[in-house]
Amino acid sequence: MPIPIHDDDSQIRNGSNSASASATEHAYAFPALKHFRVQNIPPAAYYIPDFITPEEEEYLIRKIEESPQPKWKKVGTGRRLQYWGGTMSKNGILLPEALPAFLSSFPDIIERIESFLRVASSGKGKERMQLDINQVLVNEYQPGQGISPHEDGPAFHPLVATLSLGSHTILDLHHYINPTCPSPPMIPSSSSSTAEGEGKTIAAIPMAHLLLMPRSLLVLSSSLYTSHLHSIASRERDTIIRAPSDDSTKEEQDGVVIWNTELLGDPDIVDTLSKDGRWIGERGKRISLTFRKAEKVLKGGPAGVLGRSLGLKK
Ligand SMILES: O=C(O)CCC(=O)C(=O)O
Ligand SMILES: [Fe+2]
Repeated sequence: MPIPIHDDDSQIRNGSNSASASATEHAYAFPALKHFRVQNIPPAAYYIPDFITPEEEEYLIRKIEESPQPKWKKVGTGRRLQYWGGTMSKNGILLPEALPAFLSSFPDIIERIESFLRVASSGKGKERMQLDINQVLVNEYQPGQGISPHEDGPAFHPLVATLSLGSHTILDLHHYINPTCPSPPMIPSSSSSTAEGEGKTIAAIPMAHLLLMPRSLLVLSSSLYTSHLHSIASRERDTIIRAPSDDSTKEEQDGVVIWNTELLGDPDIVDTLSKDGRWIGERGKRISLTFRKAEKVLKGGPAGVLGRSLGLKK
């Protein structure tokens, strides 16, 4: 699997030294997670370019697009969603379903993500990251579509991995501010989809922007998951600038500065940015897959659901 960032410690990890490594882990070698960490933002975001091959990308797009019509749910702005692995009950419990082969066995994306997190986070005295993915949320965005600032919420383990397919986008990260303190412009968080966000105030200017290229994996964890929000602006094209404008409120008109330039592994964008001071990318159709772990799972699967609807105890 191509992970182009060279591990300058020459400590490519493949799990083979570890007694707890699974058999499949031996198939992959990953540089240490620190090489993928987005610097200067709260802990923690990791950006991994080219996590899958173009062939795998094409195959995944085809399998997702081929899904039967009822699998798709439309949301307000026209964006479409699919849930794999089951849906969440109103009280935040996963009603589990089997994951499809195109996610669990060929290509083995789920095992690759689990293996990456375990292996890349391993090291002396470090606690290995573990995700135990049990749900995959698919979002399909046409150019011009986005998602408003939100938290994914406490029903999920605060470690999620998002794979981008088909087109780039820019993910904006936001923080809450204390409305009683004088501070920069703010927006009330009525757009937040979670109860936790309600009544809090979101800084109007995003804290950071991350360019997500097709085939990349973005991992969000810790406080970036638990106490920040994320969004995607509804735009047809993105302009990235090398340096911030003098007037930060004008940033959205001029273009945005991204925080993961060094991690992109894309010499064309880096060259264009340093030569012209800006890079403009037309958005195409983008599909994102968010791999996550619902903390509470209904025992007994669909039988459990049936049991509950019949008033039986789980
Ligand atoms: O498309 C993305 O990268 C993010 C999707 C997302 O934040 C969500 O569905 O909760
Ligand atoms: Fe989200």
